[in-house]
Amino acid sequence: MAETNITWLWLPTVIFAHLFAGFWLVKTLLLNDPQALSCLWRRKKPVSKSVAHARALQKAAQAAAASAEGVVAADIILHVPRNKQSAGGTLQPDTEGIAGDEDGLDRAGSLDVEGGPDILNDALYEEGASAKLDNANLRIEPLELSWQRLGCSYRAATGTKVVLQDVYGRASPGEMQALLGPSGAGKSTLMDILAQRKSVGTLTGQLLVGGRPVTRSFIRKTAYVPQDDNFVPTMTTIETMRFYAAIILPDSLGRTGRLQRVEEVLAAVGLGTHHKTLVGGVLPGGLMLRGLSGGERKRLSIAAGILAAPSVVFLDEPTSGLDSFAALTVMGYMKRMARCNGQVVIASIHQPRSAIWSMFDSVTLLSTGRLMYSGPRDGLVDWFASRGYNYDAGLHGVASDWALDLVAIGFHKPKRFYGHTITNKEQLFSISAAFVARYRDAAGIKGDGPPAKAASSHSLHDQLAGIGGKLRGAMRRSSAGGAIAHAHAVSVTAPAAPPAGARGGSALSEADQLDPAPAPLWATGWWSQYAACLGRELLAVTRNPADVAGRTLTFSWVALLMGLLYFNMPLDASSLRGRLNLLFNGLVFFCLMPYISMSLYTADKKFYIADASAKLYRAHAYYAAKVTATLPFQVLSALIFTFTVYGMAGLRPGIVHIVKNGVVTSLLYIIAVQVLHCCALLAPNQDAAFMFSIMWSTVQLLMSNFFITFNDLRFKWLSFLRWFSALYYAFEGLSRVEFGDAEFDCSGGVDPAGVTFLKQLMPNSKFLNLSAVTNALTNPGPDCVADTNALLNYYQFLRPFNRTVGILFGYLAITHACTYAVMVLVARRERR
Ligand SMILES: Nc1ncnc2c1ncn2[C@@H]1O[C@H](COP(=O)(O)OP(=O)(O)OP(=O)(O)O)[C@@H](O)[C@H]1O
Repeated sequence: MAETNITWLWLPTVIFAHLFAGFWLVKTLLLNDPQALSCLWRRKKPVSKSVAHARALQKAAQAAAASAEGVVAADIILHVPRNKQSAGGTLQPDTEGIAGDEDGLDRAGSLDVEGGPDILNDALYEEGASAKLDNANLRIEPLELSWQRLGCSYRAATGTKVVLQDVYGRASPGEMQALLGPSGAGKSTLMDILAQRKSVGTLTGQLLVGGRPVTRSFIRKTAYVPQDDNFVPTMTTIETMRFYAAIILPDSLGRTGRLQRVEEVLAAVGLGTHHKTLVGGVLPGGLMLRGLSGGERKRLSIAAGILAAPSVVFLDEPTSGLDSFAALTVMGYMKRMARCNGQVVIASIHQPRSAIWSMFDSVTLLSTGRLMYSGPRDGLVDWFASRGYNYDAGLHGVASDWALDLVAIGFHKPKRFYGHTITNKEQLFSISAAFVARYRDAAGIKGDGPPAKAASSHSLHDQLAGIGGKLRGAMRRSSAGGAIAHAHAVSVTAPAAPPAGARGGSALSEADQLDPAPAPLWATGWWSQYAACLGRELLAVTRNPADVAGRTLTFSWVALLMGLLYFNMPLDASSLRGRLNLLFNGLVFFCLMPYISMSLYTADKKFYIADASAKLYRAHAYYAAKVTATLPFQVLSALIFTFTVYGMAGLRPGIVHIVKNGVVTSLLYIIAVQVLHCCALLAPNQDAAFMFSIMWSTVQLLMSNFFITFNDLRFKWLSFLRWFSALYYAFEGLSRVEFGDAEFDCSGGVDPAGVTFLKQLMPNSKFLNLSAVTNALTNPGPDCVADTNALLNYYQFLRPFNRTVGILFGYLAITHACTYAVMVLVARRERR
């Protein structure tokens, strides 16, 4: 064993680990607070009172300018009478009239400020030019949607649970439609079906786009803005938008075109001055990162949603979490966007304030999965009036609130306030059936199939609006009848119907064949998606202090502790037990270490499922990017640990041995990470993920051949479990590196304490107590050389090293295949 001493190896490794972790920590710190380190090199000079005052004034002026810019950019133009435009044409927000909006409700329950909703809508339309898509590279295809007999049911323990039944409706280009209903009414379910993002449950009915059955490419023309966003908290606003741009904007736009579009959209939603602000939020692991406010995040969600200029925008509770004025701003922008560009906006909404209610052109009202009304906003009150349920603006407030109360059952409703109201399911179902019959009649739908000749959007709306005997002219002006919508109106033709009751999936493939010019399923190629996902993953892992930096430090510190415990073992037979224990302990650490990142794996699952629902990118592009982004850091952490311990403890010298040791430990660590990642994907929650992982870890430990050798097993057949123990193969590999064909000096003999122990253990032994035996054990002579192959034989570690490494690579490949398959399957199952 005359090889160079390698004890020094640990020092540069530890220094490197700390510099590396420190670099990422400081980078994150500076991103969070660019001034964080300024105190290190700049001592604060005392500031005179006058200078402080001047600075405060300057700051206030800058803040005012920024907020004015934001306000204009966000087009806060609601309630702005035309005469309030400034000379320069910029709009001065006028919040008068917003307060106290419960007054002045008209019979339709809309805001009646300076002329009511019509003036408001006109103001929105005419003065909101900046919402118009002005990008030559993007074209919005106006789409006419209609849906018939939509239904959804789930198989539950108690039988089939129907959550949506016989839902009809339509939406035209330029229309903003509200999805209303009490909690659990089926709004999200309906929106998911319309957005083609529903993949669980048994789905029935059909969605027609431009009069034809929906095709797979429809999803590319839509955007779905979920209630809870799915942003990486460690990315800035601009980085987030660039990620989406790289994925959803066509390659043909080029880099400059994409960036230009990102700027456009950020300015439009009032985030033009927040490029470098972190999105923020709770990081996996619980750390809170400061960033955008709730309202700003919502606007970022909308910006990401409208980035690719979709024909249809679905908004799931867009105003939840927003203060009342921010809600008004956001909805105002959506309204103008719809009308300027002929886009369809469908938003599920809870209790809209009257100003927001008046922005909607049409409404779909659901209750316990049944359709209570679908048609122009103004027709809602009239429809229920025709059934004997009367709305009193003075008493009931906004019509939407009244309608929601009306269709909510299971609660006591004071007669004094509600008068004649719906109180039970039978009443609810009967009104729903009456409405559906009326709708089918108006739309010319016969039997279970599609309409023989579908009515045009306007005539249908007119008929529905006229149900109560009063048709509001506003519909023509404010809804799909907007000038642009008219210009883009899509003729509705008899659709080629899929078999009644077919699941969306099977109907789609048929419809796809009929699609004259199907849009590609993905906006961008594999490499663009891979590169975008890689960039996002790298930002996510390097900027989360609990990830790369935290893990590097943990590996380094545990290695230091382990190295101190086994520091500089002698290169002779007396260290054999210590070496074996050290190898095993190190491997156990690699199996357990991935547990600290469990929250990251469960967060990944959430991200992927949300992205998969939106069909943002190909699963394999994402998976490849994820592996590429995380693998180098995992290997680095494993090597930092290995080299530190290797050097400090003085394991077998020689570069080949060190490298072989590093290969085995890295492989085991990557396998363990992969298995835990797979468990996190497979398990319904983090607790279950821990349970699955612990089962795996237990098999690793018990079947490692260390605590009990396979020869000692009472039930030999159980030894097949070793095939599942990557730890066993890694232990075999390391043992062969450390002890294979090695010669350890044993001239020092067996540890005297060990001999004493043996004698006490076997007090009646004739031979142990012979002085010659004791002498032979404690003093075997200067030529004594321990043949460590005996140790390998004892553990039956007989496989050549390369074969062991091959098995570990195979194990890793299988875990990757399982993780990928589980990821895809679970995302399919756990999607909405
Ligand atoms: N996977 C599922 N399995 C069984 N039932 C489900 C499933 N998903 C949703 N539901 C049920 O479907 C019904 C409608 O749910 P949905 O989320 O569409 O209602 P919602 O109107 O959006 O409610 P909220 O306003 O509270 O979000 C609810 O009763 C819900 O419990």
